[in-house]
Amino acid sequence: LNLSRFERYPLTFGPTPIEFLPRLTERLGGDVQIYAKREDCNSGLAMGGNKLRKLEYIVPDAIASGADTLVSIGGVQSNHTRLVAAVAAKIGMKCHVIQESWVPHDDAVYDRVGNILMTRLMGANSQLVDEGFDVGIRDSWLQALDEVKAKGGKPYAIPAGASVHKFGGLGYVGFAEEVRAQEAELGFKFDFIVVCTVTGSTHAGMLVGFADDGRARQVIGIDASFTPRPVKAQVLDIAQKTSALVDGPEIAGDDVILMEDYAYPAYGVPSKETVEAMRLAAQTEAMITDPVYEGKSMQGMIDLVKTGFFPKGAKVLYAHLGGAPAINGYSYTFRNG
Ligand SMILES: Cc1ncc(COP(=O)(O)O)c(CNC2(C(=O)O)CC2)c1O
Repeated sequence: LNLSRFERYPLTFGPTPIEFLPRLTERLGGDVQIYAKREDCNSGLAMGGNKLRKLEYIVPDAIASGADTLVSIGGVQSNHTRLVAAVAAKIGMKCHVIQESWVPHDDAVYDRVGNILMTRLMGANSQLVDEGFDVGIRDSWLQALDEVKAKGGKPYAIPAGASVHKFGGLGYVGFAEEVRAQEAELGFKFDFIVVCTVTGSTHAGMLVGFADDGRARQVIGIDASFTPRPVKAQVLDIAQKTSALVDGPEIAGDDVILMEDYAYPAYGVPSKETVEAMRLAAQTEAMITDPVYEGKSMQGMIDLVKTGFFPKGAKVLYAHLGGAPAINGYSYTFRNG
């Protein structure tokens, strides 16, 4: 895949570690070997996460455009807007982020802790807008672009999750190439990769990257949006466009494997099973997941082991994409541990 034709601005420490999870593996019966790739530990920028791997391919374009302000959007506890604010601080740009009321969740401190606290601490203009969840292009974001211009600034537009951006899928093509290199050292290949899917370019990039050695359908997306239909279409669209950029293989609709049964009761609202999955990962491996994203992909992976989706002896790579800061907005959920 011709990824090297695209400039990458280093925002991460380099290849993220892959670790075997022996106690979680054992607790799930020991037949399926569970490993994790720690994208949540990928950088010193504001506690890291998957968006930085995407932004490494977007920052060169932002700099080349002569912009002075990064403009993006997310929910109140968005990890993405925290990392856009981090990148702006790191490269010396201003930042204006819209934080919409995507999550029907009330907690006394929800709009003051975790991600939004760090976003504010890093000097971003974080604007709360009372609009509901949708992975599509939002008016509030378009208005923010105009507002920056009206004040004489030069905005650079980064859509939600940096997903529908022309270079939004490249980072996770690189992830697949990195995994292949690590598999060569490990002496085996993973049978499945489990990833949380919301705006879709993490899954889409992996899809293109793993399609290169025939493993497109081994990428198992766990929907956390609770709007799987538009998300599945968005993953396919991003994957097809990204594959064209890197002279990759054809990507068909059937290549998008998206499990739709774990996002309930709503985007950003954990179910009893989500909370149980978070506790299991925390208590067997001290691996912290969150109620919005990784808690649901962990819940999905656990269920897929229990229901026999993964054959005996399978090696499963869990992509931990970050998200822990948001747990501070769910303190009431965990008041009893
Ligand atoms: C920790 C974590 N894990 C998985 C995902 C899903 O990634 P995609 O959006 O690329 O599908 C996010 C995204 N978060 C969004 C955000 O605003 O934080 C883009 C939705 C994430 O933050």
